[in-house]
Parts: sequence; C-alpha cells; structure tokens
Amino acid sequence: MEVKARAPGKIILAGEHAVVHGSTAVAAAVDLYTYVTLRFPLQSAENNDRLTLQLKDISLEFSWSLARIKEAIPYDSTTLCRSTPTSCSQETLKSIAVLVEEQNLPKEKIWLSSGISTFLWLYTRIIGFNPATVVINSELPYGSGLGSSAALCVALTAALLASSLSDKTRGNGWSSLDETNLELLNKWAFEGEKIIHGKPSGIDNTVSAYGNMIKFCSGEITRLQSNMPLRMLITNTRVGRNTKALVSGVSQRAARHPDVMNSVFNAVDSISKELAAIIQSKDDTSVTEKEESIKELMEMNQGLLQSMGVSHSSIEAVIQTTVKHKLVSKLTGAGGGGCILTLLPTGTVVDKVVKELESSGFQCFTASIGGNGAQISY
Ligand SMILES: Nc1ncnc2c1ncn2[C@@H]1O[C@H](COP(=O)(O)OP(=O)(O)OP(=O)(O)O)[C@@H](O)[C@H]1O
Ligand SMILES: C[C@@](O)(CCO)CC(=O)[O-]
Ligand SMILES: [Mg+2]
Repeated sequence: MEVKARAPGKIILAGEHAVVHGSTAVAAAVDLYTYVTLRFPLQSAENNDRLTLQLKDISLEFSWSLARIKEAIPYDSTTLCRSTPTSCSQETLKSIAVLVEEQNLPKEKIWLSSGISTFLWLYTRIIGFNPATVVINSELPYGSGLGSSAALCVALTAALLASSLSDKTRGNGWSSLDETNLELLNKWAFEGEKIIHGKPSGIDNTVSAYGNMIKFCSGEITRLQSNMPLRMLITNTRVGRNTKALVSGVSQRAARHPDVMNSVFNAVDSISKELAAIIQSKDDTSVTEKEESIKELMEMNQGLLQSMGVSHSSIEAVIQTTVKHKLVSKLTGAGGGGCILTLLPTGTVVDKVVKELESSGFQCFTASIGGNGAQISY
C-alpha cells in the first residue's frame, strides 16, 4: 500500500519570536512543499522487518531493523497513541538520539539529527513498530525561515494518519483532511516541532496544516481573507541557522530585561493586529495607501526583531540593497540569516533588485502566498 502527503512552507508577515511570548503573529502558506510517501511492504517481502527513511532531495538513506527500534525506544502504555498526541519525554528523546547516532550521519549533515529524531518519534507513536519505506522530498530550503521543520512534521503526520483512514479513494489526486483529522494532525505536528524547535509557538505547523493566511495568538487561530494583492520577494541569504537556538536566545534576553522585552512584544502584537486589519479591510482605502501602511509596519517589525537580537549582517545587507530600490524588507521566520521578505507594491518591477541581490550571492524567488495546507493522496 502507498500513501502520499504534502505540506507547504510558510512566511511570517509579522510577529515571529514575539508570538512565542504570547503576541499575535500573521503567517501565510507558500507554494513550496515537503512531500512524504509511505510504502508498506507485503508480508512476504524481503524488507518487511525494517523501517527505512529516504531523504530524496539530499540523497541520504537511513534504515533500522524493527527489532533494534523496539529495543531502543522504551515501550509503555502510551507508545501507540494515534488519537491522543503526547509529548516526547527527555528519556525517550535520548533513546531515539542513540538510534540516530548509529546511522553515522556525515558531520556536515549533523543538523539533520533533530529532523530524523522527530521522524522516529512520530512514526512509532502513530504507526507503531511496523515495517515501511518512507520517502521524503522537500522543495524548501532547510533551516532558512520558510518552515521546513513544520512542513516535515505536518506532511509526515498527514501521511501516517491517512494510512489508517478507512476511506481510501484511489486516483483522485490531492485532497484535504476533514476538520477532525486536521486538528489531530496539527496537534501531532506541534509535538514534532517541539523536538526540533524546543519551545515553538505552534504558528508554523498550524499554517502548514491549514494553509491560507492566519492570525495566530497563544494557540488561537483566526483564518484571514485577504482583500488586497500581496506580492513578496523572498531572498535567501544562504546563511544557515537554527530556530531552536534563536528562540532560546530571545527567551534569555527576555529573562535579563523583562520590562523592555515585554514592551517590544506588545509593540509587535499591535503591528500584527494592524497588519491583519489592513489586509482584510474592505473599506475604500486605496491599495497604494494600504501598501504604504504595510511597508511602515514591516519596517517597524524589523527594527523590533533587531532589538530582540535575531537580525544578522546578511539580513542587513539585503535590507540595504532593497532600500536602494525604494523597497522595504524584514526577516521572516527565526532570523539569524535565512530568508527575508520584500514587499512588492503593485507595479514593482523586480528585475534590477533581483539582479543586484543575486550578484551578492543571495538567492531570490517569488512564491505564491496563501495556498493549500496539508493534503493527502492514495
Ligand atoms: N525534509 C526534512 N527531512 C529531515 N529533516 C528536516 C526536513 N526539513 C526540516 N528538517 C529538520 O528541521 C531542521 C530545520 O528546522 P528549523 O526550525 O531550524 O528551520 P526552518 O523550519 O527551516 O525555519 P523556521 O523555523 O525559521 O521557519 C533541520 O535542521 C532538520 O533537522
Ligand atoms: C521564531 C518563531 O516565532 C517562528 C519560526 O518560524 C518560532 C515559533 O513561533 O515557534
Ligand atoms: Mg522551523
């Protein structure tokens, strides 16, 4: 039997980091996906005692015998709990880390460890100790602010949950999950994100699961309906970074300067709320005026992100280049490198700015904003 799932990456228009501390944030899905294919072998097949993970886009394969997985991961009454998402305990995470270490990841790919641990955790909790080959292929740059970790958790969970649904209509292309399964999927994906991010807000997995554009605050989701064109240039600095470390750095700064950082988080909250209101507004304010307001909000959000300590010289370089072309930019996701968003007001010709950014070694692309969330296919 074969089951497929896909989940999109995301951009955060306003509110990253502050959202971890209870502020509002606004995020949208982008049309770059992580794909997961689950293949279950026949009883008689040769490899029916192994779990194999293939990461297609980076040509890596990992494989464990089920006996070894059973031996390493402590089995208790909560081991198989498809319908009740639970957190991975530190003890289980340590056991899983041993299984990952045994695969001798190349040194330069060690950053994949948390993703592989998350894979083993979600797989064994939702499917149990069953043989399969899991093929993952991602269009998203890893660790760059476009939600590669959330897309992995959402696509993998979608495939795992879909494999046990009774209604499997084959050959109908991509379809969405119903609300109940979507909610279950989002809870599991959040548990997976915890392994990769440490202390996620849940915004990345939520927007990847539900798609479109959302306003998110302390787990509360408001789906947004945009009433204006919204075009963004995405620039990848190609500077690698790790969301877990950046989130932890902001928390440490907040612990050192609680009053200051609370004011920063409150200011970000207001920015996100104002941004959401502009995007949704149906009044007769012109698109140009709305774009001017969004520009200002993005500029202020970037300033506050800088004060949280998550900007980077490469981000500042992109911002300076886009300013020369009268365009406004902010980092998106965790910062520290990664990707930057540049608002492209109606009528903007991007060729010159893209040429200049690319000549500095950055990678530019435009992605369509606000599309599908998680989908499955049989
Ligand atoms: N397709 C994948 N296969 C295996 N691991 C993955 C995959 N995609 C992401 N990961 C894991 O997620 C990590 C990157 O997650 P991280 O949260 O740091 O960045 P991001 O999700 O791309 O950006 P952000 O969280 O800022 O949106 C990788 O180091 C890897 O461990
Ligand atoms: C930095 C952060 O706010 C967004 C990462 O895309 C972390 C989170 O919300 O979990
Ligand atoms: Mg992430």
